[in-house]
Amino acid sequence: MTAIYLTGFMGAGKTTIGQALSIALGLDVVDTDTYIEQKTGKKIRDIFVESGEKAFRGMETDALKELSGYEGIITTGGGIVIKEENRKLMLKEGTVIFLYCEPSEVINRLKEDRTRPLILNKTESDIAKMFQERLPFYKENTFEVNTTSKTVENIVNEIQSRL
Ligand SMILES: Nc1ncnc2c1ncn2[C@@H]1O[C@H](COP(=O)(O)OP(=O)(O)O)[C@@H](O)[C@H]1O
Ligand SMILES: O=C(O)C1=C[C@@H](OP(=O)(O)O)[C@@H](O)[C@H](O)C1
Ligand SMILES: [Mg+2]
Repeated sequence: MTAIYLTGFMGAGKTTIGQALSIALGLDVVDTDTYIEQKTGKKIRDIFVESGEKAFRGMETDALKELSGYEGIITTGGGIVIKEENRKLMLKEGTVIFLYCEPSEVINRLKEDRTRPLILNKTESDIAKMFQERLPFYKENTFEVNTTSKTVENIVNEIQSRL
């Protein structure tokens, strides 16, 4: 088999859906953020503070390359699609499922979150702008699933029926 990649904006549910899909399909799952945290021994937020976003983006590409040939589900960080190299690698290696979620719901889901450096101290309009800027990159996918106002169970069922 080839890998199943889950992409989408922060809060779209990639990590959560990946875990549930892994159980439903009986497949292994790996999250690129967790992979990077385990490899570096550092939290994502500390990597951003100590080394900056550019260094983190390099780590993401390294993670994708190291996971090449992975037989299971790979849940990605929301910014992985920024680099064309990453988008091409994912489409070449497997099935890329874009989890779409309305920015208003993303903002609501993440209003208490302090682990995502790129939305800390950002206004709702800043977050909506980042979402719109990234949308064309997310659109380079195998198929798209709208997660807005849907339960995890419904989303997993929809993915299963479309695979
Ligand atoms: N379908 C959903 N409905 C409601 N809340 C959700 C749903 N999917 C995820 N969440 C919640 O949204 C937050 C972000 O989910 P997460 O899986 O970490 O997203 P991502 O990995 O895309 O950033 C978590 O608190 C999670 O419990
Ligand atoms: O969108 C982004 O640039 C990021 C998303 C995060 O992952 P989630 O999409 O799982 O929140 C994490 O990789 C990092 O904070 C940067
Ligand atoms: Mg995640």
